[in-house]
Amino acid sequence: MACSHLHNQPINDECFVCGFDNPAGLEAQFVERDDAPGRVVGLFTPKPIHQSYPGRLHGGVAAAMCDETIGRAFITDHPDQWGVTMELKLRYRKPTPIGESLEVVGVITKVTRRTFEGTCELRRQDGTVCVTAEATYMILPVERIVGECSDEGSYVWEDDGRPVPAGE
Ligand SMILES: CCCCCCCCCCCCCC(=O)SCCNC(=O)CCNC(=O)[C@H](O)C(C)(C)COP(=O)(O)OP(=O)(O)OC[C@H]1O[C@@H](n2cnc3c(N)ncnc32)[C@H](O)[C@@H]1OP(=O)(O)O
Repeated sequence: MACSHLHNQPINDECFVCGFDNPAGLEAQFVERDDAPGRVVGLFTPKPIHQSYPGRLHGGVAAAMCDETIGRAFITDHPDQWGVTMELKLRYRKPTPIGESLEVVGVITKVTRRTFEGTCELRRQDGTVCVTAEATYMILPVERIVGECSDEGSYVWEDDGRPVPAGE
């Protein structure tokens, strides 16, 4: 039987989707396999604070999860280049419940010199596809992505890829 390895991806502690220091966040985890570049699986369980109508995941929150999952599918094969979202299109096919463990499977469909595109499916445990999405990203150096929006000064990089303000 062929062996493969699972890898957890880097996180930003305060990120709404992946951070564990964001009290309102999704605390999603992302797993890639070394035999499946360009593909990532995001796992999360929406909390009551993430709902819109009672018991139903807010569509904007689902969009954030889909956006990040596709963006992370790219870094499986390009660890030093990240993307910023240029365009995100979603179809809300079925209601997405709160309190159930859900998965989002993202794949990269096209890479050019400056951009990449991908798709994802947000699925329930029984396989129901609740949301599908497609998105386009601009490839940018990590330093530019962090530097453009930070007034905290320069960042340094932890071994696991997390940006932390220089001097901490
Ligand atoms: C450690 C932490 C863990 C993290 C792990 C990794 C996670 C990864 C997952 C993360 C996932 C979450 C990710 C997030 O949440 S990223 C957050 C959401 N996205 C953004 O903040 C991106 C904001 N936009 C920009 O920064 C710039 O627009 C970019 C960089 C994209 C281009 O700026 P740049 O300075 O390079 O180019 P330009 O401004 O001279 O324009 C050039 C041409 O392009 C056209 N144009 C520009 N924009 C768009 C557009 N949007 N759609 C269509 N066209 C567009 C423009 O009209 C012009 O065309 P023309 O007039 O020449 O014909």
